[in-house]
Amino acid sequence: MAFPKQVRLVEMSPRDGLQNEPGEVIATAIKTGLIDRLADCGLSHIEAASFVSPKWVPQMGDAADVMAGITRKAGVRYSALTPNLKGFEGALAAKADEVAVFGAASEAFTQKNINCSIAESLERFGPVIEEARKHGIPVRGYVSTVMGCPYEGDIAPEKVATVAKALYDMGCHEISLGDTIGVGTPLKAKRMLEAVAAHVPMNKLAAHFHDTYGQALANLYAVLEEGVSVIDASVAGLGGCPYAKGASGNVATEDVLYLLNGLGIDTGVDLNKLVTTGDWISQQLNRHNGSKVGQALGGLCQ
Ligand SMILES: CC(C)(COP(=O)([O-])OP(=O)([O-])OC[C@H]1O[C@@H](n2cnc3c(N)ncnc32)[C@H](O)[C@@H]1OP(=O)([O-])[O-])[C@@H](O)C(=O)NCCC(=O)NCCSC(=O)C[C@@](C)(O)CC(=O)[O-]
Repeated sequence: MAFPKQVRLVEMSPRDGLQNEPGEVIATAIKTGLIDRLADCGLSHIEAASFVSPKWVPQMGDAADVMAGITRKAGVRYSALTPNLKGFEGALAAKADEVAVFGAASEAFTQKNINCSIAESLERFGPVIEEARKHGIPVRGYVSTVMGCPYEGDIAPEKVATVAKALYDMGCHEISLGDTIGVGTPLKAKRMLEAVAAHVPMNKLAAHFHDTYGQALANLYAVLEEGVSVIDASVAGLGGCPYAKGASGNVATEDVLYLLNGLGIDTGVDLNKLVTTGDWISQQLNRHNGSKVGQALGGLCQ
């Protein structure tokens, strides 16, 4: 299969990137500043906030203020995580353009992350998807631990396919496949994708790979070859997962963009502005810039 001509990058840094940041809760103004800068880079889909329990994820406790504080740019989709109806009500009031439910292919991870079984999680998502449909809000579905679980180890591709199919059949318009702890390798990524694509159309699938073992770009190349055309990434490689010990951030958006530019795949995103944004947020958080491309070009792109 040939590479796609265009890829939609879904920017994760304001949510997946910041949810696990240790120390003080990050100021709302830094979050909104990041989101506005990302929109200015040409990113058309930004996961801006998460309407989850602040007791579980304190960094996302200001989700409503973040959504109210951003300067919305025409053509940009600002999405938010919503684990249940309470979260959906918050996202609706905050005028999220899209919401996302998040499950996993591992029972143990589902328990740790959202305090229920896989079957219970799907029951919980039903009313969220139903309410979203009534309000004309598209719902994205995440499946975590698609190539390995911090508690259960290897995950069979069929388990991933079962949860992905359930979410798609329930009405999620897109299914994002999360290698939560970044343990995948290219052949494993292809096998997992093949299993899922037997039940969910390829153009409805997104790759959401973390870079813990430095395999994310190789894995992305593998799934691009299979026809995936939506990629989740996080500027400066920000992130981790609060319920997945040792998980590093999503693959850095700058690194993915450099790869896609080299393959002649169009994204509409400006690399120089993205590098500048990665530098900016790394400085704000007093954090090492996790993007290789950011490190190579940082300071040259002002
Ligand atoms: C799902 C729950 C809420 C269940 O948590 P629970 O304790 O089972 O829920 P509950 O219904 O019993 O409620 C407990 C308390 O939370 C409140 N509550 C309940 N719901 C909400 C809400 N939506 N917003 C705000 N507050 C809420 C509720 O009102 C109550 O408050 P209290 O009466 O104790 O004061 C909890 O487990 C939770 O919030 N988990 C979130 C975990 C999370 O955010 N994880 C990270 C995101 S997933 C991820 O990063 C992976 C991904 C997507 O990126 C893909 C990948 O990389 O693999």
